[in-house]
Amino acid sequence: MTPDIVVTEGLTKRYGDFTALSDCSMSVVRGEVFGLLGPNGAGKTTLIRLLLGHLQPTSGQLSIDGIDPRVDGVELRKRVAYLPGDARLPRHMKGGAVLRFFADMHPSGNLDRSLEVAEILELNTRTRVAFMSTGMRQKLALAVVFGVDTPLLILDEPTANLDPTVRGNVLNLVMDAKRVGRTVMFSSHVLSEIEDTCDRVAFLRKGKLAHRLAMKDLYQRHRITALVDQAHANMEAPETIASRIHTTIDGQSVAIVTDGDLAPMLSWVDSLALSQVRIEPLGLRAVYDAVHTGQAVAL
Ligand SMILES: Nc1ncnc2c1ncn2[C@@H]1O[C@H](COP(=O)(O)OP(=O)(O)OP(=O)(O)O)[C@@H](O)[C@H]1O
Repeated sequence: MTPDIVVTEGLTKRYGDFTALSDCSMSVVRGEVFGLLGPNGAGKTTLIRLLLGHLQPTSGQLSIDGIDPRVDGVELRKRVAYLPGDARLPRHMKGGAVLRFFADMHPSGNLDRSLEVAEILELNTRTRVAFMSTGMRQKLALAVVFGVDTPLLILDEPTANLDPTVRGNVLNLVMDAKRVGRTVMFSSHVLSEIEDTCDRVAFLRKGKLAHRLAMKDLYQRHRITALVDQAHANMEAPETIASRIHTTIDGQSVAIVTDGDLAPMLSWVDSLALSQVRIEPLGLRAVYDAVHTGQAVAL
């Protein structure tokens, strides 16, 4: 078994003159939770649909658990459970019947598990799909997907249309899947969800893989903001930490972005004549905004 469950190499999708995904090379490691971020139209769904064989790439290579989706779609279905962004479910059926239908259809389907997930998500499975709200239909689709025992779960905006409590329950299901060794790849516009669950994140921008990030590295980054008390204060950092510090001064305000262990940096910060010092984790938001606006990510 290879360590990577998803591998793409130069994956490209064009629609006429328009390139929806350009030269995308990435991998998802077995057992991790992998986040896909990017503004509307960045190419996230295009990438996901290419991985599932729903779209044919214009060029490039891809493999899912060693399978090329273009070659063996049947085998691929055994390995991947997929939640589309716009799940279409049979409107005339009741929730419970939908769960039974999909559990019977999939080789790794498990009705009991689907019903359990429906209960966790507080879904009334006696309601007919046609009479369900958008959020209820999303819960039903999630109960279908989490009821299937595949090594890989690909979820396109799994928490869209859900209230905060249920969103939390969905994220718990993602972490449960990880705990039993499954791999989860999901797209979301909610940065806190990605921060809370993902091991690694890829940022797409205008069809290009703009940035990759391991969350454990992000946790090592902090932003220190303060006011400089002395005019023309010497803000030069000692050589031992200078390469892991990025300082910007705007009038009296100073912003220091740090990378790595904070402890040795604090004694330097303490030696500066600063007031109103605030230290906070850099957070995904800062990285997202930098990538979104096409800036280099500090450090
Ligand atoms: N069949 C198609 N023909 C032409 N262009 C398309 C087609 N499907 C998607 N696109 C374009 O490809 C780009 C990427 O779309 P995609 O759905 O992958 O974005 P996304 O990152 O998932 O966006 P969102 O966050 O809004 O769901 C968009 O500009 C979209 O208009």
